[in-house]
Amino acid sequence: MGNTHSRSQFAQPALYRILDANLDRTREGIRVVEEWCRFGLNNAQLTERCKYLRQELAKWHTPELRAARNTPGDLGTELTHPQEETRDSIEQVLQVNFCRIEEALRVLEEYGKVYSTEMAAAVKQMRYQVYTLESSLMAYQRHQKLKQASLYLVTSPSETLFNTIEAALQGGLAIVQYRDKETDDLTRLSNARKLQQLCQDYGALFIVNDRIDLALAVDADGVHLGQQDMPLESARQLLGPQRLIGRSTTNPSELDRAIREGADYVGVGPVYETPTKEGKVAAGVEYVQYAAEHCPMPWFAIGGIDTTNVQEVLSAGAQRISVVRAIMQADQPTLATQYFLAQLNQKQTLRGSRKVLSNGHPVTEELWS
Ligand SMILES: Cc1ncc(COP(=O)(O)OP(=O)(O)O)c(N)n1
Ligand SMILES: Cc1ncsc1CCOP(=O)(O)O
Ligand SMILES: [Mg+2]
Repeated sequence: MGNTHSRSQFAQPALYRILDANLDRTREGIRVVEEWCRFGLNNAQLTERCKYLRQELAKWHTPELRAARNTPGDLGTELTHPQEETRDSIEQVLQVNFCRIEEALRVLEEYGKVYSTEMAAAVKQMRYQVYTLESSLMAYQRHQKLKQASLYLVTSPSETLFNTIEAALQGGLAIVQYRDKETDDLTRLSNARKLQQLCQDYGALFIVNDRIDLALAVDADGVHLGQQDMPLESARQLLGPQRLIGRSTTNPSELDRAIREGADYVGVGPVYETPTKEGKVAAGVEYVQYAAEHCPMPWFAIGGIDTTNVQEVLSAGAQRISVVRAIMQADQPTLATQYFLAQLNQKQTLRGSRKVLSNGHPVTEELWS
């Protein structure tokens, strides 16, 4: 390397071994992430970004460094931690590997300063590129899950909160929103943490109602904001681009604004009057029809929806619904969830053959994707 410095005979082999081991570690970690981007997400852009990073790194992995390898004499190959032997989910595999890549890049940067300042500078840039890749990947995963979700449960305070949510998750629920206007912040924080973990275990999205601080504190997937809550622009600044922001809308002009402001999804309703939002005027199925014709991103019909009227909401054009009481107060939340999902899936299957709207325009959400 160009600007190598004089080193003691003792230090040089160790330095080369550290660099060799961490170049390997980084490339292996990137490969793990790359395989998911390629085979799991089928995403050419993310796959290319991983491949580019691996190739950039390979340029620094010179024969000189490889020659220093001494695997039989490396104590580290024997050391494993029980936590390394199991992973709960793909998300965890990705998280662990991003950590590994970022750590190894930091080691390369620090020891690289002794070996080659160009190398240290290059791996520093790569570390920032990996942070960006991690954010993009997380954002992509969240948007994919959102697009695939058709049933969204908004919680209400309940003695059996966790059992009810877990039962609904077992029924196939894909999004949970923690909504609690009654308790203190300590309880909210503790509930939100438990729900976040539960959702992660089941691969579901976890959203916090109203509170950006709480969403950030528990590493939620996003936040849901009403018309009286934080403006979207400020929320985006606080949450960053990788988390989801949902907005409530009750009429076409609120919907148009939410689209312009870049909400990731919207609530459409209340479709019917509901005791869950006492005194709120119903927007009616006409507004559901309007959303079906005009909303380019995922939207959830909400408000007073239950097993008796869900068909009417679907007939008005909804492909996704959100409920509180119909699951929170169900005797069997798993069955209630499965019932709604079956109705929604049946609708999706029927819709498969109809690629244009009644006005002749293509289905808007397909244009969005
Ligand atoms: C999915 C979804 N849609 C609408 C709402 C209502 O939000 P908001 O208008 O802020 O009212 P509160 O829920 O805060 O009382 C929602 N929470 N979720
Ligand atoms: C939070 C919210 N926003 C619009 S309607 C509603 C409550 C829906 O509750 P339910 O499903 O019990 O009618
Ligand atoms: Mg609100």
